[in-house]
Amino acid sequence: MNALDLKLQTKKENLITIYTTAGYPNLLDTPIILKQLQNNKVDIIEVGIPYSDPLADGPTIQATSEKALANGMKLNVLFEQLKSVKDEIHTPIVLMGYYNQLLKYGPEEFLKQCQEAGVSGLILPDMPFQIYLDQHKALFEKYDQKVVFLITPQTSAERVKEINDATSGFIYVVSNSATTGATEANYNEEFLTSLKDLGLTKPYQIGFGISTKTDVEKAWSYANGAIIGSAFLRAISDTSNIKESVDQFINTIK
Ligand SMILES: O=P(O)(O)OC[C@@H](O)[C@@H](O)c1c[nH]c2ccccc12
Repeated sequence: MNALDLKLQTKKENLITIYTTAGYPNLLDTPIILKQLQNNKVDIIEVGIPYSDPLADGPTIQATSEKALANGMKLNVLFEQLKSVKDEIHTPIVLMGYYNQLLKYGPEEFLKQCQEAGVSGLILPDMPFQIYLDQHKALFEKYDQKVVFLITPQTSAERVKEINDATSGFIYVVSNSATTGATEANYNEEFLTSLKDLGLTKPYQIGFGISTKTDVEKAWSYANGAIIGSAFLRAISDTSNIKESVDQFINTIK
């Protein structure tokens, strides 16, 4: 069974998802980070594929992306690294990338590699929703890849409903900020409160700007889980002991 499916079926609240940029801080760190996040009982790991033009990303993620690219991270390297730890990692892994990365690699080959590397699903924030339905959905299913779409305070109620129906993983609720990486959570309370009335039937997690335990608990009060990216990356950016830094960060938010 798909690891993400299994997780979402067995744990319905207080989920923690950690985002990490592949190949950061050093090319070979990602497998170590995955194992350490798993040791710390993180529920879901979002692995970002570094990209030269990360539109939705704030300064922290952009800087990690640039460093990772300079380190030599690319899709084939990432797939090999993931394959090398596939038997040890049971924590669901969701790849986050941009639509063009899937297109350039070739959608079918990309999805096939994801499955072979033990990946459970994909977040491609700029993949057009209708194009997914018309052109890619069948291939996602063929290779057992769940799809995660984002909703923001600007998403219309009608589109939210369509996204809820099309989502096979969880729904990514953007807390408010325009890009990732804010140092303070800036929750749009009205929007987050309204989530309960939107009739969502799929699990949903809140991300963007979450960096403390208080933020996490607040996200949990509105949704099934919290997603943390930039704060985690800042915590592992300048360390001589990556495992210890992962442990320390998770301790601060749990
Ligand atoms: O960094 P933050 O503010 O903690 O937010 C998570 C976010 O970085 C991560 O989920 C992510 C990285 N790149 C993205 C692009 C779009 C949406 C989400 C993301």
